[in-house]
Amino acid sequence: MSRSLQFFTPSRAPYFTLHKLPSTSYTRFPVINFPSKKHYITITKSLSSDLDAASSQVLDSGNGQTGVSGVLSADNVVAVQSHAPSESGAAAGIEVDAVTEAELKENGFRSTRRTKLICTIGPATCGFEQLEALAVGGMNVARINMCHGTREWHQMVIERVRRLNEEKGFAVAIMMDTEGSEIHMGDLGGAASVKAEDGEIWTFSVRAFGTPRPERTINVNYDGFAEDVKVGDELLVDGGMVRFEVIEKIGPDVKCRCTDPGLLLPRANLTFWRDGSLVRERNAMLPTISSKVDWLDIDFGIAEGVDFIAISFVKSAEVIKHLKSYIAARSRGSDIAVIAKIESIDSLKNLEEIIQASDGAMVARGDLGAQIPLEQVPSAQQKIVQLCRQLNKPVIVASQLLESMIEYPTPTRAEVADVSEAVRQRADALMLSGESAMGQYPDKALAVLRSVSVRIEKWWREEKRHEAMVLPDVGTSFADSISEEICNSAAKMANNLEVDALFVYTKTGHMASLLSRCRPDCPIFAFTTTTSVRRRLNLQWGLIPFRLGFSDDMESNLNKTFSLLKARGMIKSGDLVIAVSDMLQSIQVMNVP
Ligand SMILES: Nc1ncnc2c1ncn2[C@@H]1O[C@H](COP(=O)(O)OP(=O)(O)OP(=O)(O)O)[C@@H](O)[C@H]1O
Ligand SMILES: CC(=O)C(=O)O
Ligand SMILES: [K+]
Ligand SMILES: [Mg+2]
Repeated sequence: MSRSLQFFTPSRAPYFTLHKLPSTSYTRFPVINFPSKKHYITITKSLSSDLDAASSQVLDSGNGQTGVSGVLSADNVVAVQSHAPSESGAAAGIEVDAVTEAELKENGFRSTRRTKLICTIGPATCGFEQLEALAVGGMNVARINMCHGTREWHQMVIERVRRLNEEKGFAVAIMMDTEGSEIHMGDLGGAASVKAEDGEIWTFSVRAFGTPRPERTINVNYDGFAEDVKVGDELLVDGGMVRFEVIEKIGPDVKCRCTDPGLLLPRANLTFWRDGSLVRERNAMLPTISSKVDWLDIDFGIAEGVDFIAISFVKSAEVIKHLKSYIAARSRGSDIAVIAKIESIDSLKNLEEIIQASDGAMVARGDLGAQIPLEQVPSAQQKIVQLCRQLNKPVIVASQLLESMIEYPTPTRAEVADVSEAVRQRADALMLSGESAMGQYPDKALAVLRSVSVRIEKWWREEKRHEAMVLPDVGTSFADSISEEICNSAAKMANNLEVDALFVYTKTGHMASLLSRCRPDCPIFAFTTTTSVRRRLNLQWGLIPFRLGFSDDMESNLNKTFSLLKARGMIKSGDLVIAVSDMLQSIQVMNVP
């Protein structure tokens, strides 16, 4: 007699353990089959006597990390759910990402990494094994940039990340980045890059050139281009990687002489300058979300259920509000967070209202540095990071953090200093662009972000013990204000009492973000009931998100959490924790029993 038990589990466990109830004796069963999404175990005849008990419980995946539980009756097949393995037989589950768990066990609470890491996925990292290597290396969020690649390609990446999460117990979130509407070149007819030499004459035009693309021609996506430029203007590719001077206009064609040679990359950003300032003309009126491409990409992101949509070249809060209501109307239930990319002059002008309207912001230093003088980028970065924290929105520092690692296996000292500064500013997340998308050393670049983050966080905790928390109130209702006061106080107590961890039970994630905002010295274990909230919390500083079914009864929640975490070796008796929750307006301080 052979029976199979069907269940869902994120792990590829080598075997499962059958606990016979009510006794504690158990028998191990090999897992014999791994179809792509559902896993099966087959219980062979020789073991069937174990099933003759009224019911048996399957627990423990055998790898000590993730597992399943469910009730097996003697003669039927029962679906069971994911849960934490536990020798003691706790019935309900908990999910945490396998990498964080390993990091916690290895380094202890205090030295787990607080800064979150985002990797842009590109040709260098889109394979399943390459994605897995990034996940193991600490990638919290995978970013796909709709400027590059086809929708089919992006869909494949999303599918692979999902499969990785499901099969290997990761919780990598997905961020889709829109193309935006600033001026950029066409795709170079499929070429990976084209060299522009000093003194060469190139034609920039709104005309779509046929294939093969005539030599030294570049298609430009902005219709008003030929009208807006003047002879004598300077044309900067990617903020100055290559420079041209406008020498002649012939109908839609603009002839330019190369004055700073370099490599032209597909869809590179273009800006033009006159008398030392950026020319904006009608281009300033371009809508942020251009109707043709971006809305289709946004529909794609909603359909795929991505966790974050990052909007390029945001100019006003209205765009964000519009997009948020569009998403709310279209994606029933699944809440997609909208990240405003700060990379234009207009976004700096309307910074506070844009950030207020968004679910987070990105300091997109690549394009920002092409729109404002480079020497103004560091102060803009600091201002955006601070404002985001004040307004309780997660903030990402992006672009060129480790640019030289696209080609070399070690970073420059200057790059390490730049990464350190972003960590010291306590940004929520750091992002890799070309380093992970098309560089030669994606894993090494991620490892540098990880080790520099951990080192600087530690140094800063020691250097600046208990940074004064002067955070303005963000609550809009009395209930919000209470939550905020609770979190501020709990974080302060956590520092003063030097507790091992803060626990927060939160359905929406809001209380977790309020704690994260305080940047306490200890890590924050955030328990939430849904997988999507858990993935979204992955972007925020210091949060270790767990998925856990919990009730309104804090006493039982705590007991359940303690036993589940103890069973996995993530906490131990005597650890001091402070717990807060959405449900109960109180702060509890206790030792793990
Ligand atoms: N899906 C992809 N396919 C091919 N190349 C990619 C892909 N994603 C990124 N790249 C390469 O990696 C480089 C850096 O990626 P990233 O997405 O950060 O670029 P970016 O164009 O600077 O960003 P943005 O357009 O948002 O300002 C790109 O210029 C491109 O060459
Ligand atoms: C990330 C991005 O869009 C930029 O730096 O321009
Ligand atoms: K983009
Ligand atoms: Mg950009």
